[in-house]
Amino acid sequence: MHLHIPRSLRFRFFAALGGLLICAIVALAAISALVIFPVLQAEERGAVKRELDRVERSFQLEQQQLLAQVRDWAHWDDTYQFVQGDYPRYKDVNFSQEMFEDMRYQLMAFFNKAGEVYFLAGINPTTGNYQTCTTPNDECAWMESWVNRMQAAIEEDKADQSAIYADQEPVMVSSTPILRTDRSGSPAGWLFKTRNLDDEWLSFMEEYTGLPINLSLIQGAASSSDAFSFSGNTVHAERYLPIYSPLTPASLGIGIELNRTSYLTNLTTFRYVLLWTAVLMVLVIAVVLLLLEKIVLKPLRLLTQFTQQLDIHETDVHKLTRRNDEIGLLSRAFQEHLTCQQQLNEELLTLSTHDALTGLPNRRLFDQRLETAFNEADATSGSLAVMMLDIDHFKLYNDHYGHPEGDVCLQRIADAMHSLAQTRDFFIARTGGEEFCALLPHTSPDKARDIGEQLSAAIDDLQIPHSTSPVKPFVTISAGIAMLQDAKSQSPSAVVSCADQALYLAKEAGRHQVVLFRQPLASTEISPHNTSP
Ligand SMILES: Nc1nc2c(ncn2[C@@H]2O[C@H](COP(=O)(O)OP(=O)(O)OP(=O)(O)O)[C@@H](O)[C@H]2O)c(=O)[nH]1
Repeated sequence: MHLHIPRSLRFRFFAALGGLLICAIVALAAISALVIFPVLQAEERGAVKRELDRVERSFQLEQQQLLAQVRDWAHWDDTYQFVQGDYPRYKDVNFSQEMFEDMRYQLMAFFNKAGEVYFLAGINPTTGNYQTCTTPNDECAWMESWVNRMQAAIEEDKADQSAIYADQEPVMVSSTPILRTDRSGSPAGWLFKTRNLDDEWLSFMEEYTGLPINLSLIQGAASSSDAFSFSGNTVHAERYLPIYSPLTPASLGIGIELNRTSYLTNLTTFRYVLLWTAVLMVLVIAVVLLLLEKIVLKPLRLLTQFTQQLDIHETDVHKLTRRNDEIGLLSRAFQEHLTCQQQLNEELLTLSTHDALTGLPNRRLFDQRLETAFNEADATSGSLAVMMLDIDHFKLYNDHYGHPEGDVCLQRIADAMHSLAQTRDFFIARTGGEEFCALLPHTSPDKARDIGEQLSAAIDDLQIPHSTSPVKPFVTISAGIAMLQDAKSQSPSAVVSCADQALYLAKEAGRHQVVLFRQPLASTEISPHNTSP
């Protein structure tokens, strides 16, 4: 099937600007997807990472504080003497449930320099009671797993640091060798303190950081990259810290949950900007199309109508030709060309329908008028007379006076006939060399004959000398008249033929007379001129 695609300028502009709009919107969408959205997301991740950093720093600060507290106790002569058995009242003086609760310690473990348990004190996580033991058995069995890890740390020479231990729950552990206050001498043992990372600690951290925090124990080594999960208006991020675990690697996940307000606000703002940009582009293109329509396309259409000479209002032509732009120039040039063309056409028309010598209508125009008059008379059953006129003995005139003088004679006769035609309102043409034809619509035979006689008299009045004419010493004419009804075949040429026959009779009858065609020819009526010699 052949598709018809309109090629008008309006269509082309519409297609081009529409295409441009689609390209621009696609480009905007691509820029959003490939550049702006990733930037917004990276910015959001960056903000979340900064929050994770802050939480991690708080966590490290807690660890440093616990380590400082451990060192404070471990580098004290009293403690030094205690682990060597020289200060039996040490535990009574320094330990109590209140102290553990105030300092949020869960367990304090003293080891001698052989790494054996010397003294244990802590808050039982199940009962909440303060307990002291010398071995992690019986009532202090809950301490056993922690003590084992601590002894492993001493063996691995990792007992002078802060770390995270985990069993069922994660705990923060700080440990250091026990030294004299002046740090002299060799360590008398090791001191470990643990702080439970329980709900109470979490709420303390949440209050401190202003963020909701949760902890999770994960099997396997700590991942170096943070984990993010986005759902609706919230983002959950997790950072992993290593757990000291001698047998299987494990890690502690510190998770925070943040509102995506900033990201979502940016996103909404950006979407608004995108939407309004698209709307603005559509508006701009619509305005461009409107302006194009008003400034270029409509005037071009008018100009096209003007050049095709279609139905165009005069004021529109005026508007076009008064413009100061290219369309105005083109319109003025065309108008000049058109005027020139119309003049030429008129001249051509006159030349093609008029006789050059006399200026009278020629046979072509006569035939056209005859056709029109015939049809009109036929349709209205009106009357129509056709008169043929011929100069008598014009050959003799030419022969005697010469052809140029014959031309002058023809012109004078034509002028006289034309004047009368105008006065009596009928049409006359020069249809042959010295032959003329008149069309007389709505004219009765009598009136036609009357006009024929007036024409003959008008030529007589010219008194153009014709010394060789056997009729008169001046130029005369003969006329034959036929009515529409006279023609048997009822056609224009048949009427002319009847008039010609009547003219023939006028000539035959001696010339200088008007003959009215009658059926049969024998009964033709001859005008009074006939009586004159
Ligand atoms: N000067 C001049 N003569 C013309 C022109 N056209 C035709 N004629 C002459 O008109 C003459 C017509 O002659 P004919 O047809 O024999 O008729 P006639 O001599 O008028 O005789 P009848 O018509 O019988 O009275 C010819 O001699 C033509 O040369 C013209 O334009 N100028």
